[in-house]
Amino acid sequence: MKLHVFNQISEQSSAIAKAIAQQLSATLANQDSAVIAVSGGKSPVPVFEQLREMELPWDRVIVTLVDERWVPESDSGSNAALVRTHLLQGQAASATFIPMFGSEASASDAESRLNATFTHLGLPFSVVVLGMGDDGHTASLFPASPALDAGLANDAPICLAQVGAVAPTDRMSLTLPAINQAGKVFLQFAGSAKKAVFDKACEAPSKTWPVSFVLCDTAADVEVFYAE
Ligand SMILES: O=C1O[C@H](COP(=O)(O)O)[C@@H](O)[C@H](O)[C@H]1O
Repeated sequence: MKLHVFNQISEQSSAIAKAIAQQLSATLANQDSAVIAVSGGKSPVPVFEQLREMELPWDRVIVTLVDERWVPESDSGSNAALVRTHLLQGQAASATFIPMFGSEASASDAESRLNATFTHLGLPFSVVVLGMGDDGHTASLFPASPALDAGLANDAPICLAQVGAVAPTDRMSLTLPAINQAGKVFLQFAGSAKKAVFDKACEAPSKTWPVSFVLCDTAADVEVFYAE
């Protein structure tokens, strides 16, 4: 795991956007297409706004999500809406987007469709971009989730519903093995509260801080971008 430290969020965002573009470019030099899975929340917005202007063959890039709240895109909590608004613009408008939310009544009902779609795309994804909550969650792998063990299991499917993990909605999440086998895993966060969680999570894998299972996996290619 490599840690990059920045004084400003603008410097952090610009460094991650460049690192993502480099990884996509390297993948596309050897493959017809590259898959990037991105997170929601507030942190990725400045990264998306820089990344979308990078010179890449975006028509060969497939964008999907690391996780999603089980809400339609008209809901302010939709990660798909965030990606459409802030990433799939400018140069990146020609990328293909695979959202997680669909017509199913629940996240659990969508598992088979999404796992079939992701299996068809094929692992490993080229890039996975993670955030981290103050509670140590990453993707939608929350400490209190009843399906946390299933999401961390070595034989987990590519994605799993996380039901009852946090109010007010169920979630869909990539699982740990799908995340950790990516060509590159980028984790971004800012501020001293999250840094304290990160420091704890680096000590040993613990379900108290699910992000620890990414940070402590020595086989995963993880780069952390932290803004003070
Ligand atoms: O709920 C979520 O939060 C995390 C962290 O978001 P941030 O804005 O504090 O970075 C995010 O990584 C995840 O995708 C999202 O669903």
